[in-house]
Amino acid sequence: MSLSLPRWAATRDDEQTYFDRVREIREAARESRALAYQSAANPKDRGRLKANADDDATLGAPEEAVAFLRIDLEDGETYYVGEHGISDEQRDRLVYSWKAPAMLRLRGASHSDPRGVARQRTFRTEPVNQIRDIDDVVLAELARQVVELGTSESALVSSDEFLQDELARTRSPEMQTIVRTIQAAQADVIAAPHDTLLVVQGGPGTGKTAIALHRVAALLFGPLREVADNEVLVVGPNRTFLKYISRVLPELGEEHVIQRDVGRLMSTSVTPNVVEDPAAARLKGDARMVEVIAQALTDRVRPVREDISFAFDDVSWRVTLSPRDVADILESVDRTPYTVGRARFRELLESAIATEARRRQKADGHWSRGSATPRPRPAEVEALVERVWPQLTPAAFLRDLFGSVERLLSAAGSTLGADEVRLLRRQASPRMSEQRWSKEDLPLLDHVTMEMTGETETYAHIVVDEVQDLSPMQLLALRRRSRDGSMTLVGDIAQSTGHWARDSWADIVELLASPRPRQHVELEYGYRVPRGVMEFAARLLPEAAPGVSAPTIVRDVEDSTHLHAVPTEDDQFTRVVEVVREHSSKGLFVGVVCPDAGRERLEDAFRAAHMHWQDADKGGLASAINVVSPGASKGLEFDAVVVVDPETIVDAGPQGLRMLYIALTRTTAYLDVVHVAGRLPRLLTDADAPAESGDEPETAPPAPSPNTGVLAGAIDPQVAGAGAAATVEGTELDAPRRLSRPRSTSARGSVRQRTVAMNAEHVLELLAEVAPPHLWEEILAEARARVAGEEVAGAEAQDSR
Ligand SMILES: Nc1ncnc2c1ncn2[C@@H]1O[C@H](COP(=O)(O)OP(=O)(O)OP(=O)(O)O)[C@@H](O)[C@H]1O
Repeated sequence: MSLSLPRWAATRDDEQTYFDRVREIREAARESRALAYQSAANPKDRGRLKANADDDATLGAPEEAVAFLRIDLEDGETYYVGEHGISDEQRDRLVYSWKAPAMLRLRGASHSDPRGVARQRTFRTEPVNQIRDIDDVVLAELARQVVELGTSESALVSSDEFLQDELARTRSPEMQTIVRTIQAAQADVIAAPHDTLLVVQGGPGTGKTAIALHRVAALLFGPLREVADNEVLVVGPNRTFLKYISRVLPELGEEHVIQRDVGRLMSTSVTPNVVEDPAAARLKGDARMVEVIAQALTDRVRPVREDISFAFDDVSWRVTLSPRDVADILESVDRTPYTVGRARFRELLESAIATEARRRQKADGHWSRGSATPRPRPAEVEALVERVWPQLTPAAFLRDLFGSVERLLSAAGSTLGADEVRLLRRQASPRMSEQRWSKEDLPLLDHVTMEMTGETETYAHIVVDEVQDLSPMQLLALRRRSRDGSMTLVGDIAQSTGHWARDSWADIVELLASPRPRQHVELEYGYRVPRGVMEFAARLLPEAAPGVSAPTIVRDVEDSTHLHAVPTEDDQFTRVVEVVREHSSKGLFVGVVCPDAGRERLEDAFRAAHMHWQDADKGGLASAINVVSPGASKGLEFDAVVVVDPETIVDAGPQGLRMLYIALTRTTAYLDVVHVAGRLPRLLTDADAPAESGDEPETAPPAPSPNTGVLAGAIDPQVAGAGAAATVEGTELDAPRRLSRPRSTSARGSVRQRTVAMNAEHVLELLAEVAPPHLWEEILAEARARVAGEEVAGAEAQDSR
């Protein structure tokens, strides 16, 4: 007999009776599955059934409440929604999984778009399966409030007590799931069609990361149920972030989804060990590198200039191939993928040698049908293959390319200018293990690997978080991993920093070149950052990201923002220690965002105060105190955030204001800004700034009020150009008085001319490093004489042979 559903007017007791009965059914199912293995006919079946019963996450844990939501439709239908679906023996659904597409669609209902939903009843429960509270939202009633009382949408969200309780909980080093309090607009994003290029834009704390991860679970439950978990890829900006989000998907039942940080998309033996110059870093992320690499690979295949002969073990004659013969073979082979082309070249070469050998046998009259063709010595064939089409690892190829001006210039062709070629040059280390690599080399290696092997792992769906910062080369690495262009991209243009900081989504979407329909969603409500903190941080937006507005905040925390103006730099660190100590003594999860310049002194101050902290830049978060650089704080959140020396954060790079905006918006409750008096960024100082707890209150012109417009597509191009305009400083030589200034190499002229010009520049650079300018002329004359002497000696040696 199937279980009857409580009526619309069900009381808490009625609901509890239903909860109890459903739990009994669930636990009976669990028991019968566990017992099934004991009665299995043979040990093999028993083992399999036991493993299944142990692994069976579809029932959830025994202590889990059976449901957290009830949805009543206007037509009288009722659905219970829980973390896991539950059915009775007749397979009648008693509770639906939150992941079911139909349930997500109903959760997307609102007073303005009811979708047939009359009421949503939320249950607050306590262990085990006991209903503590019920909260009813009747959509028609909400509509009435909005129309008749003029209640705003954000006031409706703010009045959701269950949500507010969730948002007020203290945070931990691991992100939590939000299944019970998913909001209507979020539900629609989670359930959006999988076969699209979905772009989710939203300000800090709007739930982008949470939604993206819940979407993965929902897709694997619904439209992608035929797809294995490990065919879905989640990409985040760095290791710490990955660790921070790592528990969410397993908790949602998806253990095997691949989660990678963007630097480790591919498995490589290369570990970045140098920091790239900003201009070189930007260049290495440029999509033009695709052409450069393609040309450089083509350049590695070299025709021969002389006849090549091959010996055989069992005959005395040799077979000779002319340069034309070798060129003909090369012409008939595709250069990419490189290693495939190499194998094909060898095959055709062997076949050409065999043809010649047979011709020779025939000419000598030694050939008859069925006689074996002599085989050339493998070492000789290999030597030619290696000479024409060298076998290379991607790392060796890239090292050789960056290590040779000639190779670089030839590969650059008209794609890169001479100054850009200079940026790419890097001394090749004789041993691969000593080669210097930067993180910008990784996408290049990834691309080279693809060009060489033609193979890469692909995924049915890719989710990319903080996508706004990725370089074109990183985006291309993602594109080739996408099986059919289905992707979910989440990010915030106002938080776009780094070498490829941008002001619109246009180039990201263009580079990903997805054939799937594109959908763009903007999230409006901010769930993390308290109102006072966001109002303070938003003062930066008019200059940090003109046209972008702050999210609409749905929570308040009293006395959330404090400015600490201290007299000297040293006092800054003393004050940070005090503030951090106070927060951590209350059990709060604290993040200290400190510019690199102050890092050492901050750590000294912590050490002197015998305080323990975790370096979040190195891949982990501690439950108490964490120190993090502004860049690495992206995506993270803490109960209390202490921002040290904001002015230095702003001054540290072209997107300093955005960096500071990111740093200020990491808190769920308290923000403390510690700075030397008079050194607070102009935009943050305001007549009605939050209380200063320093000795020297600041006076500064009032900042513009926070921008309250909606996100505009176009943003000041000057901001866009900030990253693009980065140039290398200090590479110009001081011109020696008696030598003309080195001519800058131009993109014109033959590769030889350009190689000479560029090497001349390097010689001059070297001279500038090792000798005073008045000696240069003499040194060069001496060098020239020595080269001439060696040439003469070499020629004499040749003659005497
Ligand atoms: N519906 C919700 N219920 C409960 N908590 C939520 C909800 N939506 C978002 N949150 C919480 O708000 C916080 C911010 O979410 P999240 O980190 O996903 O935001 P974000 O948009 O990725 O932020 P940022 O751009 O700063 O990285 C998280 O603690 C998240 O759990």
